[in-house]
Amino acid sequence: MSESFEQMGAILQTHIDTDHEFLSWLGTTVEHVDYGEMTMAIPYDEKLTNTRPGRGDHRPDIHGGVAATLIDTVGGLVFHTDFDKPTESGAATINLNVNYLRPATGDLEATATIVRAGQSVGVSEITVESTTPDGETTEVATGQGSYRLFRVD
Ligand SMILES: CC(C)(COP(=O)(O)OP(=O)(O)OC[C@H]1O[C@@H](n2cnc3c(N)ncnc32)[C@H](O)[C@@H]1OP(=O)(O)O)[C@@H](O)C(=O)NCCC(=O)NCCSC(=O)Cc1ccccc1
Repeated sequence: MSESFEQMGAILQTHIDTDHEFLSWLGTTVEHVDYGEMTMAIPYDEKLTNTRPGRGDHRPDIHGGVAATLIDTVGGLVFHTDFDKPTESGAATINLNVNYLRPATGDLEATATIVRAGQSVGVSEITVESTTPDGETTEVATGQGSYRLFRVD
């Protein structure tokens, strides 16, 4: 990871922690930034899970909206790696698609890659993995988003 992308990750993390009530409440972290790719994570928390009476001592799975939020967020923020002026430019979600592959019963980590970054519209693909406390990592969701890009050049 180059120094400027490392710095971008630190700036995004500060923005989340200090300015963004929802993402900071979810415990969202920026894990990795490089040109055209970004990884973000949300830790497992009971407050985010589906409670299903009669499931015995099964660890409850995380509500799908949390993975969708992570997909939406990292899928949009990844375009900052393509902006000439990343702090002044922005992205807004136009359309989002999520396929849930398996229940997520551990921490979520999503990696977005840019499929196409045009002048005003971008498309990204996102993969979400979940790691349980005993260290098992599985792919739990995939997504694709399209975003209106507000470039300041
Ligand atoms: C903007 C557009 C997609 C239409 O596009 P065009 O027909 O090309 O529109 P036009 O060029 O005429 O633009 C004018 C309008 O654009 C707006 N705007 C301007 N600058 C910015 C900016 N920097 N950021 C955002 N919006 C900006 C402003 O309202 C302005 O209206 P005004 O000039 O005040 O009258 C519209 O359908 C829309 O806003 N949809 C709702 C989208 C939505 O709410 N998605 C969910 C939220 S994203 C999320 O939660 C996840 C996430 C996290 C992190 C990162 C990424 C994602």
